[in-house]
Amino acid sequence: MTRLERQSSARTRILIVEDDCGFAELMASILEEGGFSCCCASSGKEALIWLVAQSPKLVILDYSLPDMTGASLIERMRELGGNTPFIVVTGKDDASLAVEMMKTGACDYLLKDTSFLDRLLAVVVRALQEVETRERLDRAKHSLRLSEARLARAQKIARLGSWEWDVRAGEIYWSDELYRIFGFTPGEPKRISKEWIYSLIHPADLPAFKQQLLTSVKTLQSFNMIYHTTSRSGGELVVNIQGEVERGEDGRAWLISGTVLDITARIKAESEIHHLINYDTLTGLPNRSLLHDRLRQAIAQAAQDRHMVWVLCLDLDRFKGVNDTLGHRSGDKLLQEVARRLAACVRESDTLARLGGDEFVVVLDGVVSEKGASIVAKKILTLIAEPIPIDDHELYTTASIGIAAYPMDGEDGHTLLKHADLAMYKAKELDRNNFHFFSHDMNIKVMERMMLENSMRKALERDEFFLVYQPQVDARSGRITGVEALLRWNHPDMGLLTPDRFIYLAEETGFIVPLGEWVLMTACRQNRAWQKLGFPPLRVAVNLSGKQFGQHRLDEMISAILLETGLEPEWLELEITESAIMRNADQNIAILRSLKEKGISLAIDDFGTGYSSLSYLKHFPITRLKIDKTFVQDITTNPDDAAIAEIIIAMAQTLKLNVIAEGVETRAQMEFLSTHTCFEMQGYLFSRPLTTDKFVYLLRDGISY
Ligand SMILES: Nc1nc2c(ncn2[C@@H]2O[C@@H]3COP(=O)(O)O[C@H]4[C@@H](O)[C@H](n5cnc6c(=O)[nH]c(N)nc65)O[C@@H]4COP(=O)(O)O[C@H]3[C@H]2O)c(=O)[nH]1
Repeated sequence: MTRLERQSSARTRILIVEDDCGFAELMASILEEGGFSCCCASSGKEALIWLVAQSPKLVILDYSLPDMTGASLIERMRELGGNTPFIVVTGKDDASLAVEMMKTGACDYLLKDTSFLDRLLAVVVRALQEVETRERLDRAKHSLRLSEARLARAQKIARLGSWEWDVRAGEIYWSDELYRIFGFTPGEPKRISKEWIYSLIHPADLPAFKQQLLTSVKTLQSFNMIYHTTSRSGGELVVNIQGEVERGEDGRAWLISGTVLDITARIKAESEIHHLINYDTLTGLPNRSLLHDRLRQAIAQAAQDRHMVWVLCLDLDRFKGVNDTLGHRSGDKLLQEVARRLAACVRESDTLARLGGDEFVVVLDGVVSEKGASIVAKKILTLIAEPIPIDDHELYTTASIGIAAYPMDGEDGHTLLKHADLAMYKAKELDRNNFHFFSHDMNIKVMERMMLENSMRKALERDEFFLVYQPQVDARSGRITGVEALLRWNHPDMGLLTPDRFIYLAEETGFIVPLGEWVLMTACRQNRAWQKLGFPPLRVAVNLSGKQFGQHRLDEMISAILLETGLEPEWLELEITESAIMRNADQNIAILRSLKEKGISLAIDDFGTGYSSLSYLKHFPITRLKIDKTFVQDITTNPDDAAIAEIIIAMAQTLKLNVIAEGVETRAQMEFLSTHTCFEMQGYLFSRPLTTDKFVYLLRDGISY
């Protein structure tokens, strides 16, 4: 048979499978006139080749082929994985064959009778229309299935189920994910009843749940509630149920539908976070932050009801000794036992908190007199003094308690705690294992000092110190040449403290040594961190107290810090006051030389305030003089200050030292200093001391003044 191929790519291609070549041509010409493109195959085998090569839209096949029947060709077509629609043509008028062919999926069945050629085009057009409709439907079904699968996946990930309740028919539908949330297999049970749902709701939440459904049905209002429920395995679930009500034509609720979101994990995480923020991990008691909240509430309530709030601050006597001799684990066990005993002494409505270390606070609610507070304090002292078995030891400990009351001793939580703390130091001073009430005639200055001294030691462990950084600037260009690290203390009860409030105390008690070491380490590490961020290297100036000078092996400590932080010595400057240097001048020269040899630069702070002798200064390996801010302050108005500043600048030039002025607040001061060739400056005009995160913006954006 000659192969006919009349096709155009834009037309719908039809494959004619017919062993009678002339008849095939006739069919093809009719269809081509109707706008189709045709190809013909004279055998089943040839038809299969065409099918693979041309992917026709429709096959018209003669049932009787030389090499196979129409039925086997259809079977082979299916085996090839194709789903091409087909019309069967036959010369036999056989009804059962027609039925059989339609069952195999034929679009139509045509008898080669006299009207065959007249009907052919219409039959083909109709078949193709049906095919197109079917394909469109298949595509729609497919995309629906896809989006359903996507939704189911999203619901599964989000642990979101959906539900519908046909109010009138009493039928309830659950999505598969909703079954899974409650631990059931989708569809089991098949019929969902209200009673069955009620059995899943926690009994405490059930009345509210029922009430909510009733209200929604009555008022047609949507709802959004959180309930505690039980899963199939008996585990507790927290779910967020939302519902929308649809009204029927009679205006009454007919369908309520909504979602159920499993928020168990979220609620658990929230409660863990809340616990971590508000509770002490060792004893499980409220911490300082929650204590302040509770105190605020207690005071507000007391103000309203005109009653008193008693604050008891308790500190164990010689607790440090336990930690040092028996170790921290025993110390921890002791604290846990003390917490248990304290809890036994107070009521549910009272607040018992641990502030850290061995400090506890009790807030008594509803105690009307000093006598009542004394009774509680005595009870606490007695119970704590009982032996505490820890591991193989019996520990004996006592406590000191200070008591302050609202409103007499303070009107806010901070003041009350501070005063109770002062009273506690008084108790310790008089005799340990004692309690003492705060009184205004207590020597507050002395007590405050004691309290500061004590809390300072704990502050380092509790991370209450931090550094702020103030830039040093070349006033000609605005370039940042260095930065001074300045210490701050975030005191839990007294707020933010600047060094003038506590450095003297640190120096007097020797605490300046560990504190100064921490400052050096932190400043060097920070400076290196800025370098690592890619900023040009800067000199960091760190204040060194006179006491640190006397410290054994100061230079070794500094070298170790530089090594650990990776900061090159040239980027560290030590600021030492004039008086500190002069105090032990000969010995200090040796220390300073050794530091200078390492490459560290040295600046004399507050220059001009002491009595530096020029002849002496020559011997000090100094890099920079810092003009004290007290001269800068009135430099433009006070001729004496102006003269001193000028002399310092001249002196620095003679000694070939750099000079920097601190406390520059105005442009006039800046201009005066620049005119007298002191270009390096530090002060509020350029920037206040900034925390690390703010200072980095200054490094990035530069300084404007
Ligand atoms: N009125 C005014 N003040 C300005 C201006 N610019 C800066 N200041 C303040 O002047 C002080 C400069 O530091 P200092 O003379 O080394 O004086 C420091 C220093 O001697 C000492 N200090 C600070 N940090 C440390 C430290 O880590 N260790 C030791 N030993 N002493 C420190 O405490 C002193 C006070 O420090 P701060 O209170 O931070 O006060 C800083 C700074 O905040 C300005 O334009 N106007």
